[in-house]
Amino acid sequence: MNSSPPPPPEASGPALLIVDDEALFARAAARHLGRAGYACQVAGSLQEARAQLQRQPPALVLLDMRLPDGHGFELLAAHPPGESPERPTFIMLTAYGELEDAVEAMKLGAADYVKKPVDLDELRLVVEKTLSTAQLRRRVDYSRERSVHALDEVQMLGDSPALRAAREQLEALGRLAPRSGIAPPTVLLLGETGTGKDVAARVLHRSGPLRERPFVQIDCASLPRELIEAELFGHEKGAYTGAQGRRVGLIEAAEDGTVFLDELGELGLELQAKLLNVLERRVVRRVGSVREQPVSARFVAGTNRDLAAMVAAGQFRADLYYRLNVIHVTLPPLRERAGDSLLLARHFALQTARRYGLPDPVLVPEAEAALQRYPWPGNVRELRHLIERAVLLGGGAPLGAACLGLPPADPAADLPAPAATGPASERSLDAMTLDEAERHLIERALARCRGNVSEAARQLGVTRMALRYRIDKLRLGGALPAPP
Ligand SMILES: Nc1ncnc2c1ncn2[C@@H]1O[C@H](COP(=O)(O)OP(=O)(O)OP(=O)(O)O)[C@@H](O)[C@H]1O
Repeated sequence: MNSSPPPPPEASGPALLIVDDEALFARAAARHLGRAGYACQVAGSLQEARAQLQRQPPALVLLDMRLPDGHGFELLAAHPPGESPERPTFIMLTAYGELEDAVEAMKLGAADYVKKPVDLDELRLVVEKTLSTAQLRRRVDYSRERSVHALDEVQMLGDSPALRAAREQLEALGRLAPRSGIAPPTVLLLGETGTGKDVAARVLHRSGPLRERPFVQIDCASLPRELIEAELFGHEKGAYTGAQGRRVGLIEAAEDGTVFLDELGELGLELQAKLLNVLERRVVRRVGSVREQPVSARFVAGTNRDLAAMVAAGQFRADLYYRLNVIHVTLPPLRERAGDSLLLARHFALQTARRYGLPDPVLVPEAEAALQRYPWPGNVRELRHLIERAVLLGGGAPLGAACLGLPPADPAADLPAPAATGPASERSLDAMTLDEAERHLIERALARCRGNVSEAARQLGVTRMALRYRIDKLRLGGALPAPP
Protein backbone atom coordinates (compact mmCIF):
# COMPACT_ATOMS: atom_id res chain seq x y z
CA MET A 1 0.00 0.00 0.00
CA ASN A 2 1.26 3.48 -0.73
CA SER A 3 1.55 5.89 2.14
CA SER A 4 -0.81 8.41 3.53
CA PRO A 5 -4.08 9.96 2.86
CA PRO A 6 -3.42 13.68 3.09
CA PRO A 7 -3.88 14.81 6.68
CA PRO A 8 -7.12 16.67 7.33
CA PRO A 9 -6.78 20.44 7.42
CA GLU A 10 -7.20 20.67 11.21
CA ALA A 11 -4.29 18.25 11.75
CA SER A 12 -1.66 20.56 13.16
CA GLY A 13 -0.97 18.50 16.32
CA PRO A 14 1.68 15.83 16.93
CA ALA A 15 2.67 13.63 13.97
CA LEU A 16 1.61 9.96 14.10
CA LEU A 17 2.67 7.06 11.91
CA ILE A 18 0.23 4.16 11.58
CA VAL A 19 2.03 1.01 10.42
CA ASP A 20 -0.54 -1.59 9.38
CA ASP A 21 -1.18 -3.53 6.21
CA GLU A 22 -4.93 -3.59 6.80
CA ALA A 23 -5.62 -0.62 4.56
CA LEU A 24 -9.22 -0.10 5.66
CA PHE A 25 -8.35 0.01 9.35
CA ALA A 26 -5.31 2.23 8.76
CA ARG A 27 -7.36 4.76 6.80
CA ALA A 28 -10.19 4.80 9.35
CA ALA A 29 -7.72 5.28 12.20
CA ALA A 30 -5.92 8.07 10.30
CA ARG A 31 -9.22 9.84 9.66
CA HIS A 32 -10.39 9.49 13.25
CA LEU A 33 -7.11 10.64 14.78
CA GLY A 34 -6.79 13.35 12.13
CA ARG A 35 -10.10 14.78 13.31
CA ALA A 36 -8.69 14.89 16.80
CA GLY A 37 -5.89 17.11 15.48
CA TYR A 38 -3.08 14.59 14.87
CA ALA A 39 -1.12 14.72 11.62
CA CYS A 40 -1.29 11.07 10.49
CA GLN A 41 0.80 9.18 7.96
CA VAL A 42 0.23 5.55 7.06
CA ALA A 43 2.73 2.83 6.10
CA GLY A 44 1.69 -0.66 4.94
CA SER A 45 5.01 -2.44 5.48
CA LEU A 46 8.21 -2.31 7.53
CA GLN A 47 10.08 -0.94 4.56
CA GLU A 48 7.66 1.95 4.10
CA ALA A 49 7.71 2.61 7.83
CA ARG A 50 11.51 2.77 7.87
CA ALA A 51 11.48 5.25 4.98
CA GLN A 52 8.92 7.41 6.78
CA LEU A 53 10.84 7.31 10.06
CA GLN A 54 13.95 8.44 8.29
CA ARG A 55 12.22 11.18 6.36
CA GLN A 56 10.27 12.71 9.19
CA PRO A 57 10.28 11.01 12.60
CA PRO A 58 6.77 11.19 14.11
CA ALA A 59 5.99 11.70 17.80
CA LEU A 60 4.25 8.34 17.99
CA VAL A 61 4.09 5.11 15.97
CA LEU A 62 1.07 2.77 16.06
CA LEU A 63 2.72 -0.48 15.05
CA ASP A 64 1.06 -3.71 13.97
CA MET A 65 2.86 -6.93 14.94
CA ARG A 66 2.50 -8.84 11.70
CA LEU A 67 3.44 -7.08 8.51
CA PRO A 68 4.01 -8.46 4.99
CA ASP A 69 7.79 -8.07 5.16
CA GLY A 70 8.48 -8.93 8.80
CA HIS A 71 7.54 -8.56 12.45
CA GLY A 72 6.84 -5.24 14.15
CA PHE A 73 9.51 -6.16 16.73
CA GLU A 74 12.20 -5.54 14.13
CA LEU A 75 11.23 -1.88 13.88
CA LEU A 76 10.83 -1.56 17.62
CA ALA A 77 14.21 -3.15 18.33
CA ALA A 78 15.85 -0.73 15.88
CA HIS A 79 14.71 2.19 18.06
CA PRO A 80 15.65 1.27 21.62
CA PRO A 81 14.51 3.56 24.46
CA GLY A 82 17.00 6.32 25.13
CA GLU A 83 18.23 6.19 21.53
CA SER A 84 17.76 9.94 21.13
CA PRO A 85 15.46 12.65 22.43
CA GLU A 86 13.59 12.43 19.11
CA ARG A 87 12.88 8.72 19.40
CA PRO A 88 9.17 8.21 18.71
CA THR A 89 6.93 6.54 21.25
CA PHE A 90 5.56 3.15 20.13
CA ILE A 91 2.11 1.68 20.74
CA MET A 92 1.64 -1.89 19.51
CA LEU A 93 -1.49 -3.10 17.77
CA THR A 94 -2.01 -6.73 18.78
CA ALA A 95 -4.43 -9.32 17.43
CA TYR A 96 -6.28 -11.76 19.64
CA GLY A 97 -3.90 -14.35 21.11
CA GLU A 98 -0.79 -12.13 20.85
CA LEU A 99 -0.68 -11.18 24.51
CA GLU A 100 2.76 -12.72 25.03
CA ASP A 101 4.02 -10.72 22.09
CA ALA A 102 2.55 -7.60 23.66
CA VAL A 103 4.47 -8.28 26.87
CA GLU A 104 7.63 -8.81 24.85
CA ALA A 105 7.01 -5.54 23.02
CA MET A 106 6.74 -3.64 26.28
CA LYS A 107 10.09 -5.13 27.31
CA LEU A 108 11.55 -3.86 24.05
CA GLY A 109 10.39 -0.36 24.92
CA ALA A 110 6.82 -0.02 23.59
CA ALA A 111 4.83 2.37 25.74
CA ASP A 112 1.52 0.50 25.50
CA TYR A 113 -0.51 -1.87 23.37
CA VAL A 114 -4.06 -1.85 22.00
CA LYS A 115 -5.97 -5.02 21.21
CA LYS A 116 -7.58 -5.54 17.82
CA PRO A 117 -10.30 -5.10 16.79
CA VAL A 118 -9.63 -1.58 17.87
CA ASP A 119 -12.25 0.78 19.18
CA LEU A 120 -11.22 4.08 17.57
CA ASP A 121 -12.28 6.22 20.52
CA GLU A 122 -10.27 4.02 22.85
CA LEU A 123 -7.33 4.28 20.45
CA ARG A 124 -7.54 8.07 20.57
CA LEU A 125 -7.53 8.06 24.38
CA VAL A 126 -4.52 5.73 24.54
CA VAL A 127 -2.64 7.91 22.04
CA GLU A 128 -3.45 11.03 24.03
CA LYS A 129 -2.40 9.53 27.35
CA THR A 130 0.78 8.02 25.94
CA LEU A 131 1.86 11.25 24.28
CA SER A 132 1.20 13.23 27.43
CA THR A 133 3.34 10.84 29.48
CA ALA A 134 6.07 10.85 26.84
CA GLN A 135 6.03 14.62 26.75
CA LEU A 136 6.39 14.76 30.51
CA ARG A 137 9.27 12.26 30.39
CA ARG A 138 10.99 14.31 27.73
CA ARG A 139 10.62 17.56 29.62
CA VAL A 140 11.85 15.99 32.81
CA ASP A 141 14.74 14.30 31.02
CA TYR A 142 15.53 17.62 29.40
CA SER A 143 15.48 19.50 32.65
CA ARG A 144 17.46 16.73 34.32
CA GLU A 145 20.05 16.74 31.57
CA ARG A 146 20.19 20.50 31.55
CA SER A 147 20.45 20.70 35.28
CA VAL A 148 23.07 17.97 35.61
CA HIS A 149 25.09 19.84 33.02
CA ALA A 150 24.45 23.18 34.64
CA LEU A 151 24.97 21.72 38.10
CA ASP A 152 28.38 20.38 37.25
CA GLU A 153 29.35 23.69 35.75
CA VAL A 154 27.96 25.94 38.40
CA GLN A 155 30.41 27.31 40.94
CA MET A 156 29.75 29.56 43.87
CA LEU A 157 33.18 31.09 44.18
CA GLY A 158 34.36 33.28 47.01
CA ASP A 159 36.52 33.14 50.10
CA SER A 160 35.05 36.01 52.09
CA PRO A 161 33.47 35.09 55.41
CA ALA A 162 30.09 36.44 54.22
CA LEU A 163 30.03 34.23 51.13
CA ARG A 164 31.35 31.20 52.97
CA ALA A 165 28.60 31.50 55.55
CA ALA A 166 25.90 31.63 52.85
CA ARG A 167 27.44 28.67 50.99
CA GLU A 168 27.63 26.58 54.15
CA GLN A 169 23.99 27.34 54.95
CA LEU A 170 22.93 26.26 51.45
CA GLU A 171 24.93 23.05 51.61
CA ALA A 172 23.49 22.19 55.01
CA LEU A 173 19.94 22.80 53.75
CA GLY A 174 20.65 20.72 50.64
CA ARG A 175 21.87 17.82 52.75
CA LEU A 176 18.59 17.59 54.70
CA ALA A 177 16.90 14.33 53.77
CA PRO A 178 13.31 14.51 54.99
CA ARG A 179 11.56 11.23 55.87
CA SER A 180 9.16 10.02 53.21
CA GLY A 181 5.83 11.77 53.37
CA ILE A 182 7.36 14.87 54.98
CA ALA A 183 7.72 17.87 52.71
CA PRO A 184 11.27 19.28 52.50
CA PRO A 185 11.43 22.83 53.91
CA THR A 186 10.84 25.70 51.52
CA VAL A 187 13.83 28.00 51.15
CA LEU A 188 13.71 31.68 50.25
CA LEU A 189 16.82 33.13 48.60
CA LEU A 190 17.23 36.85 49.05
CA GLY A 191 19.81 39.27 47.75
CA GLU A 192 20.35 42.16 45.38
CA THR A 193 20.33 41.56 41.65
CA GLY A 194 23.34 39.58 40.43
CA THR A 195 24.42 38.28 43.84
CA GLY A 196 24.01 34.66 42.71
CA LYS A 197 20.57 33.45 43.81
CA ASP A 198 20.31 31.27 40.73
CA VAL A 199 23.72 29.78 41.51
CA ALA A 200 22.66 29.34 45.14
CA ALA A 201 19.53 27.37 44.18
CA ARG A 202 21.67 24.96 42.17
CA VAL A 203 24.25 24.61 44.93
CA LEU A 204 21.46 23.77 47.34
CA HIS A 205 19.96 21.19 44.96
CA ARG A 206 23.21 19.43 44.19
CA SER A 207 24.42 19.28 47.80
CA GLY A 208 22.24 16.44 48.94
CA PRO A 209 20.16 13.38 48.17
CA LEU A 210 17.97 15.17 45.59
CA ARG A 211 20.98 15.73 43.35
CA GLU A 212 19.92 13.06 40.86
CA ARG A 213 16.33 14.27 40.77
CA PRO A 214 15.05 16.95 38.38
CA PHE A 215 15.86 20.62 38.95
CA VAL A 216 13.17 22.73 37.33
CA GLN A 217 13.66 26.48 37.15
CA ILE A 218 10.65 28.69 36.54
CA ASP A 219 11.31 32.33 35.75
CA CYS A 220 8.20 34.10 37.05
CA ALA A 221 9.30 37.37 35.42
CA SER A 222 9.75 36.18 31.86
CA LEU A 223 6.79 33.82 31.47
CA PRO A 224 3.82 35.58 29.92
CA ARG A 225 1.11 36.12 32.52
CA GLU A 226 -1.48 34.16 30.57
CA LEU A 227 0.81 31.13 30.21
CA ILE A 228 2.34 30.97 33.65
CA GLU A 229 -0.57 29.19 35.29
CA ALA A 230 -0.64 26.44 32.66
CA GLU A 231 3.16 26.17 32.79
CA LEU A 232 3.16 25.80 36.56
CA PHE A 233 0.13 23.60 37.04
CA GLY A 234 -0.43 22.01 33.60
CA HIS A 235 -3.75 21.89 31.82
CA GLU A 236 -6.34 19.54 30.44
CA LYS A 237 -7.14 19.43 26.77
CA GLY A 238 -9.31 22.38 25.73
CA ALA A 239 -8.93 24.09 29.14
CA TYR A 240 -8.39 27.35 27.28
CA THR A 241 -8.11 28.51 23.68
CA GLY A 242 -5.07 26.88 22.16
CA ALA A 243 -4.77 24.09 24.76
CA GLN A 244 -4.61 21.28 22.21
CA GLY A 245 -3.65 18.35 24.35
CA ARG A 246 -3.25 17.60 28.00
CA ARG A 247 -0.05 19.05 29.45
CA VAL A 248 1.70 18.25 32.68
CA GLY A 249 2.82 21.32 34.62
CA LEU A 250 6.39 22.08 35.66
CA ILE A 251 5.65 21.51 39.35
CA GLU A 252 4.53 17.97 38.57
CA ALA A 253 7.44 17.52 36.18
CA ALA A 254 9.89 18.23 39.00
CA GLU A 255 8.68 15.02 40.66
CA ASP A 256 10.56 14.76 43.97
CA GLY A 257 13.35 17.11 42.87
CA THR A 258 13.55 20.88 43.24
CA VAL A 259 11.29 23.59 41.83
CA PHE A 260 13.14 26.92 41.75
CA LEU A 261 10.75 29.86 41.44
CA ASP A 262 13.02 32.63 40.25
CA GLU A 263 11.93 36.30 40.52
CA LEU A 264 9.06 35.29 42.75
CA GLY A 265 8.25 38.94 43.50
CA GLU A 266 6.91 39.24 39.95
CA LEU A 267 4.14 36.67 40.46
CA GLY A 268 0.65 38.21 40.33
CA LEU A 269 -1.65 38.12 43.39
CA GLU A 270 -3.99 35.51 41.90
CA LEU A 271 -1.17 33.07 41.25
CA GLN A 272 0.31 33.79 44.66
CA ALA A 273 -2.92 32.40 46.16
CA LYS A 274 -2.63 29.26 44.00
CA LEU A 275 1.00 28.80 44.91
CA LEU A 276 0.19 29.12 48.60
CA ASN A 277 -2.37 26.37 48.16
CA VAL A 278 0.26 24.13 46.54
CA LEU A 279 2.74 24.78 49.35
CA GLU A 280 0.23 24.20 52.11
CA ARG A 281 -1.70 21.27 50.76
CA ARG A 282 1.06 19.75 48.61
CA VAL A 283 -1.27 19.16 45.65
CA VAL A 284 -1.70 20.72 42.20
CA ARG A 285 -4.79 20.86 40.04
CA ARG A 286 -4.29 21.20 36.30
CA VAL A 287 -6.17 24.03 34.65
CA GLY A 288 -9.53 22.63 33.55
CA SER A 289 -9.33 19.56 35.79
CA VAL A 290 -11.15 18.60 38.97
CA ARG A 291 -8.56 16.06 40.06
CA GLU A 292 -5.67 16.95 42.32
CA GLN A 293 -2.19 15.46 41.94
CA PRO A 294 0.15 15.11 44.91
CA VAL A 295 3.31 17.22 44.88
CA SER A 296 6.52 15.95 46.43
CA ALA A 297 9.04 18.51 45.15
CA ARG A 298 11.07 20.86 47.32
CA PHE A 299 10.39 24.55 46.63
CA VAL A 300 13.09 27.18 46.51
CA ALA A 301 12.13 30.76 45.70
CA GLY A 302 14.39 33.66 44.81
CA THR A 303 13.80 37.38 44.65
CA ASN A 304 15.74 40.64 44.65
CA ARG A 305 12.62 42.56 45.67
CA ASP A 306 11.89 43.61 49.24
CA LEU A 307 9.01 41.21 49.89
CA ALA A 308 8.21 42.71 53.29
CA ALA A 309 7.77 46.13 51.67
CA MET A 310 5.64 44.53 48.95
CA VAL A 311 3.46 42.95 51.65
CA ALA A 312 3.06 46.36 53.29
CA ALA A 313 2.11 47.86 49.91
CA GLY A 314 -0.48 45.13 49.29
CA GLN A 315 1.48 43.72 46.33
CA PHE A 316 2.45 40.43 47.92
CA ARG A 317 0.32 38.14 50.05
CA ALA A 318 1.35 38.20 53.68
CA ASP A 319 0.41 34.52 54.20
CA LEU A 320 2.60 33.42 51.29
CA TYR A 321 5.44 35.59 52.53
CA TYR A 322 5.32 33.99 55.98
CA ARG A 323 4.98 30.53 54.45
CA LEU A 324 8.08 31.08 52.34
CA ASN A 325 10.12 32.95 54.86
CA VAL A 326 10.54 30.08 57.31
CA ILE A 327 14.09 29.55 56.14
CA HIS A 328 15.85 32.21 54.17
CA VAL A 329 19.39 32.63 52.97
CA THR A 330 20.63 36.09 52.03
CA LEU A 331 23.34 36.37 49.39
CA PRO A 332 25.62 39.22 50.47
CA PRO A 333 26.26 42.07 48.03
CA LEU A 334 29.67 41.86 46.40
CA ARG A 335 30.84 45.06 48.11
CA GLU A 336 30.53 43.21 51.43
CA ARG A 337 32.67 40.26 50.33
CA ALA A 338 36.18 41.40 51.06
CA GLY A 339 38.63 40.11 48.47
CA ASP A 340 36.05 38.26 46.39
CA SER A 341 35.86 40.80 43.58
CA LEU A 342 39.49 40.14 42.77
CA LEU A 343 39.15 36.38 43.05
CA LEU A 344 36.07 36.43 40.80
CA ALA A 345 37.66 38.82 38.30
CA ARG A 346 40.70 36.55 37.92
CA HIS A 347 38.40 33.54 37.51
CA PHE A 348 36.16 35.15 34.88
CA ALA A 349 39.16 36.59 33.02
CA LEU A 350 40.84 33.18 32.78
CA GLN A 351 37.60 31.43 31.89
CA THR A 352 36.84 33.87 29.06
CA ALA A 353 40.38 33.79 27.70
CA ARG A 354 40.43 29.96 27.65
CA ARG A 355 37.02 29.87 25.99
CA TYR A 356 38.23 32.07 23.14
CA GLY A 357 41.76 30.70 22.85
CA LEU A 358 43.40 33.92 24.12
CA PRO A 359 46.57 34.00 26.23
CA ASP A 360 46.08 33.85 30.00
CA PRO A 361 45.13 37.41 30.97
CA VAL A 362 47.06 39.59 33.41
CA LEU A 363 45.33 42.18 35.57
CA VAL A 364 47.72 45.05 36.26
CA PRO A 365 47.90 46.16 39.93
CA GLU A 366 46.14 49.42 39.24
CA ALA A 367 43.24 47.49 37.67
CA GLU A 368 43.13 45.16 40.64
CA ALA A 369 42.98 48.12 43.00
CA ALA A 370 40.16 49.66 40.93
CA LEU A 371 38.23 46.36 41.03
CA GLN A 372 38.47 46.27 44.79
CA ARG A 373 37.49 49.88 45.20
CA TYR A 374 34.38 49.84 43.02
CA PRO A 375 31.09 49.15 44.91
CA TRP A 376 29.54 46.85 42.25
CA PRO A 377 25.87 47.85 42.31
CA GLY A 378 25.14 45.06 39.78
CA ASN A 379 27.16 42.60 41.87
CA VAL A 380 28.73 39.48 40.37
CA ARG A 381 26.79 39.81 37.12
CA GLU A 382 28.19 43.30 36.52
CA LEU A 383 31.71 42.15 37.37
CA ARG A 384 31.42 39.17 35.08
CA HIS A 385 30.21 41.17 32.10
CA LEU A 386 32.81 43.85 32.60
CA ILE A 387 35.67 41.37 32.75
CA GLU A 388 34.42 39.35 29.80
CA ARG A 389 34.15 42.49 27.70
CA ALA A 390 37.61 43.70 28.71
CA VAL A 391 39.23 40.31 27.95
CA LEU A 392 37.55 40.04 24.56
CA LEU A 393 38.29 43.62 23.50
CA GLY A 394 41.80 43.54 24.94
CA GLY A 395 42.80 40.65 22.68
CA GLY A 396 45.35 39.27 25.15
CA ALA A 397 47.01 42.54 26.33
CA PRO A 398 47.41 43.14 30.10
CA LEU A 399 44.20 44.51 31.57
CA GLY A 400 44.63 48.00 32.98
CA ALA A 401 42.10 50.09 34.91
CA ALA A 402 41.28 52.13 31.80
CA CYS A 403 40.16 49.14 29.74
CA LEU A 404 37.90 48.03 32.58
CA GLY A 405 36.21 51.41 32.35
CA LEU A 406 36.01 51.75 36.14
CA PRO A 407 35.95 55.19 37.72
CA PRO A 408 39.46 56.42 38.58
CA ALA A 409 40.66 56.35 42.16
CA ASP A 410 39.50 59.24 44.23
CA PRO A 411 42.16 59.32 46.90
CA ALA A 412 40.52 62.40 48.40
CA ALA A 413 37.62 60.19 49.44
CA ASP A 414 39.81 58.41 51.99
CA LEU A 415 41.35 61.54 53.36
CA PRO A 416 40.31 63.87 56.12
CA ALA A 417 38.48 67.10 55.26
CA PRO A 418 40.56 69.69 53.43
CA ALA A 419 42.60 72.08 55.47
CA ALA A 420 44.61 74.94 54.09
CA THR A 421 47.64 74.35 56.25
CA GLY A 422 49.20 71.66 58.45
CA PRO A 423 51.11 68.48 57.63
CA ALA A 424 50.42 66.86 54.24
CA SER A 425 48.91 63.79 55.90
CA GLU A 426 46.04 65.92 57.18
CA ARG A 427 45.27 67.78 53.96
CA SER A 428 43.30 66.82 50.86
CA LEU A 429 45.22 66.16 47.66
CA ASP A 430 43.56 69.20 46.14
CA ALA A 431 45.39 71.38 48.64
CA MET A 432 48.85 69.86 47.97
CA THR A 433 51.61 70.59 45.54
CA LEU A 434 52.50 67.86 43.08
CA ASP A 435 55.58 66.86 45.05
CA GLU A 436 53.63 66.77 48.29
CA ALA A 437 50.91 64.62 46.73
CA GLU A 438 53.47 62.22 45.30
CA ARG A 439 55.27 61.99 48.61
CA HIS A 440 51.98 61.51 50.42
CA LEU A 441 50.75 58.68 48.13
CA ILE A 442 54.08 56.87 48.30
CA GLU A 443 54.25 57.15 52.08
CA ARG A 444 50.77 55.77 52.41
CA ALA A 445 51.47 52.90 50.06
CA LEU A 446 54.68 52.01 51.88
CA ALA A 447 52.89 52.13 55.21
CA ARG A 448 50.09 49.89 53.90
CA CYS A 449 52.65 47.41 52.56
CA ARG A 450 54.83 47.58 55.66
CA GLY A 451 57.73 48.89 53.63
CA ASN A 452 57.54 46.22 50.93
CA VAL A 453 58.65 48.26 47.89
CA SER A 454 57.60 45.68 45.30
CA GLU A 455 54.11 45.45 46.72
CA ALA A 456 53.80 49.23 47.09
CA ALA A 457 54.96 49.64 43.48
CA ARG A 458 52.32 47.15 42.36
CA GLN A 459 49.61 49.03 44.20
CA LEU A 460 50.73 52.37 42.80
CA GLY A 461 50.85 50.97 39.26
CA VAL A 462 54.58 51.64 38.66
CA THR A 463 57.62 49.41 38.40
CA ARG A 464 59.77 48.67 41.44
CA MET A 465 62.62 50.58 39.81
CA ALA A 466 60.46 53.65 39.23
CA LEU A 467 59.29 53.64 42.82
CA ARG A 468 62.88 53.22 44.11
CA TYR A 469 63.90 56.20 42.03
CA ARG A 470 61.11 58.34 43.52
CA ILE A 471 61.86 57.21 47.07
CA ASP A 472 65.46 58.31 46.62
CA LYS A 473 64.46 61.55 44.89
CA LEU A 474 62.02 62.47 47.65
CA ARG A 475 64.40 61.17 50.34
CA LEU A 476 61.78 58.87 51.67
CA GLY A 477 64.20 56.17 52.79
CA GLY A 478 62.95 56.79 56.33
CA ALA A 479 59.60 55.27 55.40
CA LEU A 480 61.34 51.95 54.75
CA PRO A 481 62.05 49.47 57.50
CA ALA A 482 65.64 49.57 58.73
CA PRO A 483 67.86 46.96 57.03
CA PRO A 484 68.51 43.93 59.27
N1 LIG B 1 29.76 33.17 43.75
C1 LIG B 1 29.75 33.12 42.41
N2 LIG B 1 30.74 32.47 41.77
C2 LIG B 1 30.78 32.44 40.43
N3 LIG B 1 29.84 33.01 39.63
C3 LIG B 1 28.83 33.64 40.22
C4 LIG B 1 28.71 33.72 41.63
N4 LIG B 1 27.60 34.42 41.92
C5 LIG B 1 27.04 34.76 40.76
N5 LIG B 1 27.76 34.30 39.73
C6 LIG B 1 27.49 34.53 38.30
O1 LIG B 1 26.94 35.85 38.20
C7 LIG B 1 25.85 35.91 37.31
C8 LIG B 1 24.60 36.37 38.02
O2 LIG B 1 24.21 35.40 38.99
P1 LIG B 1 22.69 34.97 39.24
O3 LIG B 1 21.93 34.94 37.96
O4 LIG B 1 22.71 33.73 40.05
O5 LIG B 1 22.21 36.21 40.10
P2 LIG B 1 20.78 36.47 40.74
O6 LIG B 1 21.00 36.84 42.16
O7 LIG B 1 19.88 35.30 40.47
O8 LIG B 1 20.31 37.76 39.93
P3 LIG B 1 18.81 38.33 39.68
O9 LIG B 1 18.26 38.72 41.03
O10 LIG B 1 19.03 39.53 38.81
O11 LIG B 1 18.05 37.23 39.02
C9 LIG B 1 25.74 34.54 36.71
O12 LIG B 1 26.49 34.54 35.51
C10 LIG B 1 26.40 33.63 37.73
O13 LIG B 1 26.95 32.50 37.14
